[in-house]
Amino acid sequence: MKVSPPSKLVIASRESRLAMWQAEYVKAKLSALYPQCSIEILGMTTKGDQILDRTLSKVGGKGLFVKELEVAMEERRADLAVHSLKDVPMELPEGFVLAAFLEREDPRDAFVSNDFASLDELPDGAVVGTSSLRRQALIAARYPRLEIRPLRGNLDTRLGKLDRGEYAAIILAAAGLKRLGLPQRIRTLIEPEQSLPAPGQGAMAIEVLAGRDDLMELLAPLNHEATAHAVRAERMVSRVFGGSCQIPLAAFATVDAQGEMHLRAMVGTPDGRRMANAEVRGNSALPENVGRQVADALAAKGAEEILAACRAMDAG
Ligand SMILES: NCc1[nH]cc(CCC(=O)O)c1CC(=O)O
Repeated sequence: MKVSPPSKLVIASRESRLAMWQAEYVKAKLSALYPQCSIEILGMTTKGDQILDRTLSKVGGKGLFVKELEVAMEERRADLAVHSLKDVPMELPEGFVLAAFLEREDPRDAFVSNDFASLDELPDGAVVGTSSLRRQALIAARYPRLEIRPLRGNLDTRLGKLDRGEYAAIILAAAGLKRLGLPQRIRTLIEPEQSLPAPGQGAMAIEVLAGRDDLMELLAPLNHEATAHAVRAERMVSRVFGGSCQIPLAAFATVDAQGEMHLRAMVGTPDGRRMANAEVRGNSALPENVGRQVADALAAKGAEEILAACRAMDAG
């Protein structure tokens, strides 16, 4: 079956500069595929954008970045929503699906600073900004001499705080900086061996209402298969361990030309004192299986105990 594109499609997006860049990117791809179709972007503010004074994991987690966009789709004010996959909850609300995963940008974390070239060069007690529990745990484990402080807000807000001297350095996803034309802000790219990325980092996803088979078909050409397989495996690891952003968890998969997947994952305590790492190679066509295998390997290395320790810290 071949559906013909509608005369108009509306993309729901958050209004941050990165979100808008991503929505424009999808709009350009769709315009090239379907030149007769007029494509609009509906920008909106989400709770996640508004609440800047509290750590997200404490006020409701990732869903706060996507809810308003989903309501727009339910009310048929929008047809699709473009997200940074990293911000999409592991379990979507009933009635929504991810229709396509776009080819991943650089998945690495970036060290950003005006005065220092790398984490190694920071002096004792230097303040590093990040609100990601994963980055916090990884830095605390390797650099106990550094002080980590929370850093929220969109990319421009975070860079502004760095420039005003509130931090000696901050850690950001390389993908966002590259997309916004700010690659010169990256002082050092941190390799996965040092800072294993978050599930989905660097990838964009398109969400639609589950019944919209027409859109599934129209969006299929935007799906990048190797990315889709990698992120499905990564997200499975997170799902097994509760799917929230309240635990330091990393999962990063690559797929080689032969279709073999290499998935690495980590869970730890926020203070970085306890960590479990595991890696598995498997068939990229069965990403959820590879994800479960890594989760099993993490469990065998004491992941459950680590998670229990995290929960105890959270409660305290
Ligand atoms: N949590 C916020 C967020 N969601 C996606 C990105 C960057 C782009 C991406 O990973 O696709 C960022 C900023 C960051 O982590 O520095």
